[in-house]
Amino acid sequence: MFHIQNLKYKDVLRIKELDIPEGGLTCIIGESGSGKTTLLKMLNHLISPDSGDIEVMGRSVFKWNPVQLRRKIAMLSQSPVMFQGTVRDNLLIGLHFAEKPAAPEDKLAEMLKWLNLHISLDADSESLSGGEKQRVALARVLLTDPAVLLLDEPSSALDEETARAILGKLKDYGDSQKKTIIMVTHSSDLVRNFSENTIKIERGQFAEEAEKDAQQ
Ligand SMILES: Nc1ncnc2c1ncn2[C@@H]1O[C@H](COP(=O)(O)OP(=O)(O)OP(=O)(O)O)[C@@H](O)[C@H]1O
Repeated sequence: MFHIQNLKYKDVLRIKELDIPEGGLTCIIGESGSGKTTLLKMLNHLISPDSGDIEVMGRSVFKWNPVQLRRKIAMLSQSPVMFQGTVRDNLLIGLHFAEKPAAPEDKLAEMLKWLNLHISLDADSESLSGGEKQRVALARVLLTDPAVLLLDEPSSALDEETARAILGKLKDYGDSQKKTIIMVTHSSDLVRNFSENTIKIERGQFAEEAEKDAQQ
């Protein structure tokens, strides 16, 4: 699905070759500041490589129309963005930006329940806890039905049990709907339980390449 070659971005990332397969759950791990978020942002061209390339579904990120690319490959950032208004407003605005029809009330309510959110669609987004905001932002992305989900620490504000429950559901959804999920996480518990492909980043390098370089 993604083929990275000779990628360089400032002093932050340097990857000779890396493939991320279609389908399943890929986890990106590594120390704080190692370049995980930067790599994630490059996959839908929110950040442009200084040199090298990333092929997405066989086509260079430079050749994709950025809007089309980001509709196919949606990113949920580390700190969830909440818009002023109700939970309903926050869910519908994603569909509006994606130029998709508004979802009916029962679909919105079902999505909240699926994410273990026991809140009203009428609740003020400002009144939500951090973990609730994180899941509303996740629901907003899921409703737009992208082919690839880029999730930057999607469970950082959740307790371990809730994180495991949500990740289990996300993985089932990804498998049944043939989605590709790529997630940055610091949770070894989630990696152990759910990751099918784990990429370790070490000081801006793919860990296997960093090791080879160190041996030379
Ligand atoms: N535009 C930029 N210009 C220069 N340096 C940058 C830029 N963006 C990020 N960095 C630096 O690159 C490094 C990697 O940042 P990044 O956010 O990708 O790390 P991370 O692995 O996701 O960290 P964390 O786990 O703490 O979220 C950091 O040292 C950061 O300060």
